Amino acid sequence: MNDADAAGQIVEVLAPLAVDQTYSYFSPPALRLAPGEHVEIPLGRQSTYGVVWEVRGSADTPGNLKTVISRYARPPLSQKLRDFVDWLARYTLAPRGMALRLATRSAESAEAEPDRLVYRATGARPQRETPTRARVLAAAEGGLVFSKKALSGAAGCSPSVVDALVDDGALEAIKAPASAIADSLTSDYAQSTLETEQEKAASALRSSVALRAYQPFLLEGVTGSGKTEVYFEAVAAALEQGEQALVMMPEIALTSQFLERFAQRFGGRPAEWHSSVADRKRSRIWRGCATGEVKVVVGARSALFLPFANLRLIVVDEEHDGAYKQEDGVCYHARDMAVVRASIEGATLVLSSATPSIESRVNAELGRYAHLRLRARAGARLLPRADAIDMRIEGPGQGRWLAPRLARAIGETIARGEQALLFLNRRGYAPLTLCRSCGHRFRCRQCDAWLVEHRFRRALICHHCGYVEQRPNVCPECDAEETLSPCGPGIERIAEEAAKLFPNARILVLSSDFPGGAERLRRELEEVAKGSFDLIIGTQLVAKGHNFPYLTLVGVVDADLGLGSGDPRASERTFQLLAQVTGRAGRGDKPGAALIQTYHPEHPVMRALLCGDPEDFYAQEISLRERAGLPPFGRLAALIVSGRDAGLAEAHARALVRAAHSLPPTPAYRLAAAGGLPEPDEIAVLGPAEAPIALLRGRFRFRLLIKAPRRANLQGFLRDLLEGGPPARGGVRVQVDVDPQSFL
Ligand SMILES: Nc1ncnc2c1ncn2[C@@H]1O[C@H](COP(=O)(O)OP(=O)(O)OP(=O)(O)O)[C@@H](O)[C@H]1O
Ligand SMILES: [Zn+2]
Repeated sequence: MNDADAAGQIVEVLAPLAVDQTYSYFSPPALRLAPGEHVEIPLGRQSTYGVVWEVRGSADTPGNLKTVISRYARPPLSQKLRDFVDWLARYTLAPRGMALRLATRSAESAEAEPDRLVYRATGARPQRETPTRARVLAAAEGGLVFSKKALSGAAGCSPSVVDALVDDGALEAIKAPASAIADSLTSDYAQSTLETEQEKAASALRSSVALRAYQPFLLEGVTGSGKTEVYFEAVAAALEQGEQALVMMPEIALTSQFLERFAQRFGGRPAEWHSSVADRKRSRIWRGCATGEVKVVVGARSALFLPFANLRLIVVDEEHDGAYKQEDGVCYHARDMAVVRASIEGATLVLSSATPSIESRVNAELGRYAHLRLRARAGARLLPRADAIDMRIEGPGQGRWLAPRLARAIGETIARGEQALLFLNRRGYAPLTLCRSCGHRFRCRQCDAWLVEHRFRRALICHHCGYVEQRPNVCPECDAEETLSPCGPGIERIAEEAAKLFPNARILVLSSDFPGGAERLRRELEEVAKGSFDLIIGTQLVAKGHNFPYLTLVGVVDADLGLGSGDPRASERTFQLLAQVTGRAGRGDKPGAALIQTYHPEHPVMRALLCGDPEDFYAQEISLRERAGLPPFGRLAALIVSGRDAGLAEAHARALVRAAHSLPPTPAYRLAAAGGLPEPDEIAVLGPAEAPIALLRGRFRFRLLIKAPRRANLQGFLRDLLEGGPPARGGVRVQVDVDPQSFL
C-alpha cells in the first residue's frame, strides 16, 4: 500500500436541502469516495444525506473538518447529471441543493435489492419424517420453485421447518432471478408502414440518434398526422443501439392509451414515471435508469432528472403544453430544461406538437431546430371542418348556453350513432354565486377569487387554494331566502342543459375534480374510446392527445374564455387549446366537424381555427412578440413578493427596485434608468404592481417584471439583486420565476 492509498480525502458534498454551497468533509482512507457517490454526513446536530460533488485532494487527518459517516450502495450520479443540476440551479436561481433534490428524491432506498431465495424439492427423503415435514414436501412437489412463505403457508407450519428440510437435504435453496422492473422491448416488434412525409421525418430522426450527438428537432404535424408513429421510430433507433430514451408527456396519469400503443409497437410497456407511481417502484426505476436496465421511460416533467446511464433521445410530446412549467419550489420549464439535458447528454431532442409554442416555432424558423413537418392526417383522413357560431346573432336564450345550431348538430350526431364532445374549460356548476336581493357575492377569504359552485359536491370551492364551504340556502349578508343565484356556466351546468335536451343520450361528464382520481379518469377515457357514451362534456383534460375513433363532432361552448386574461400568451394558448380539442374529431373512419361558439368570430385565433391554416396567426403573433421584445426575442423574469402583511410586502418590493438601481455598474449588464425607456441592450425593471391575484392563500402579492434583451446576463443581474438587495423581513418571501408562463 502506498501513501496515497493510506491517506483520506477532502470531499465537497452537496446536500439536497435549501442550500447553494457544498460543504467540505474529511473522508477516511477506507471509503475512497468518487464524485457522484451518495454519502451520509453530519450536518449541524444531525446526520443527513448528500452527494459527493467533488474530490478536492487527499489529507491524512480530518483537521477541523467533520468526517463522512458512510457511503450508500447506490449508483453514483454521473458527471453529466451533476452538470445538469448545476446548470438548472444557475439558470433558475434556485439553491443548488434544491436542484439536486429533483434528481435524488427517489434515490433514497435505491440500493441493490438483496438476493431473494426460493426453494425446490431435491427428491431426497429427509432423514427425519414428520407429518408437518411431509406436508411441506407435498406442497413443493412437481419440481417448481416456491418462496419460503408459500411453502410454510401451504403446510400450515412455521418457516423454520423449511430451513430444517434444507439442512436435511430434502429441499434446496436457490437464488431467485431479480424480478424485472421493466418489460423487455423489441425495436422491430411491430413496425407500421409509414407514409411519405412520415418516413422522411422518421429517417431524419433515426440518423440523428445514430450520430450520438445533440441535435434538436421540432416535429410539427397537424392533429392525427402520426407524430407519435414518427417518434416511435426514433425510440426504436435508440433501442437498436441498446441505449435509452425518455418520452415526456404533460398529463402522464391519463396516458393508458399511449402505453397500450407503445406495447403494441415494442412488445412491452415502458417504465412509467409520475407522482402516482408508488415510492418503492420509483426507487427501482431510478436505479434501473442508472444501471441501464430500464430502456424507455415515459414520464411527467420530473422524469427529466432521472440518472440515465446512456440517454440517446428525449421526446417532449405536446411541447407547447403549460403543464411543463413547474411553478413552485424550483421554477423551471421542463421543455426548455429538456433541451439543456439533451445537449449535455449529446442526445437527440424531439419537440412534438400540432400547435408548437411561439418560442419553438421561432427557433425552428431561425434554424436553431431542424423543422420536420407533417401537413396532413394519416390514412387520407381530413381535418375537421370548423364553423363559428356567432353568439351575438344566433346565441341561445336567457339562462341557456348551447346555441340552437349546436344543439341540433349534437342531436343529429347522436342519432347517427356517433359521438359528440362539448368542451368548456371551467370546472364546477357556476363560476360565481350572487344574491339577487342584496348583490352579495361569495368570495374566498384567503384568495382574490370568487367561489365556484360545485353541485355534484354541494359546495362552494376556491379553485386557487381548495377552500370549501357549504352552499347556504339563506344569504349570509341580507338573510333573504332562496335568492342565491348562479352566474355563468361550468361543465356541470352544461351537463344539466344537455340532459334536458337529450334525455336518452348516454352522457359522461369528465372532470379532474370528481372522486376516484386519475384511475377513474383512465377508465372513463377508455370507455369513451370504446364508444360507450354518446355525449362527452369535459374540461381541458379531454383536449389532450386522445384518440376517440367514434367522435365526429366537437362543440366549443365558450371559445373566448381564455382571451381576456391580459396574459401575453392568451391568444397563443387559446389557439393551442382549441386546435387540440377540435382535433379530437374525425380521427376514425368518418369525417369530423367542429362548432365554435364565440362573440368574436373575426378574432385572429378564431380565423386561424376556421380556415385550418395557422400560418398567418403564427406570423402575426411572432411579429407582435418581436416588436414588444417578448420571448423568444427578449427574456423575462418575475419576482413575486408576498407576505401576510400587504404593507410590508409592497415596501419590500419597492426596496428591491431601489436596490436594483443602486447596484454598482458592471460590464456584465446595463440597467435602464428608472422610469425611462430602455435602450436595446438594457435590462428594465418594471413594477412593482399588485398581482392580478393580489391575495393568494392568505398572502398579499406584488410582482416585479424584469425584461431583458436576449443576450443580456439576466441571471447575473438577478443574483446581484438578490444578494445585494435588502433582506426580506416580517415573513415576506421573494419567489424568482425565470421565463414566467403565468402572470397572475
Ligand atoms: N403510417 C401509419 N399507418 C397506419 N396508421 C397510422 C399511421 N400513421 C398514423 N396512423 C394512425 O393515425 C392515428 C393518429 O396518429 P398519431 O396518434 O400518431 O398522430 P399524432 O400526430 O400523434 O396525433 P395528435 O397530435 O392529435 O395526438 C393513430 O390512430 C395512428 O395509429
Ligand atoms: Zn382561496
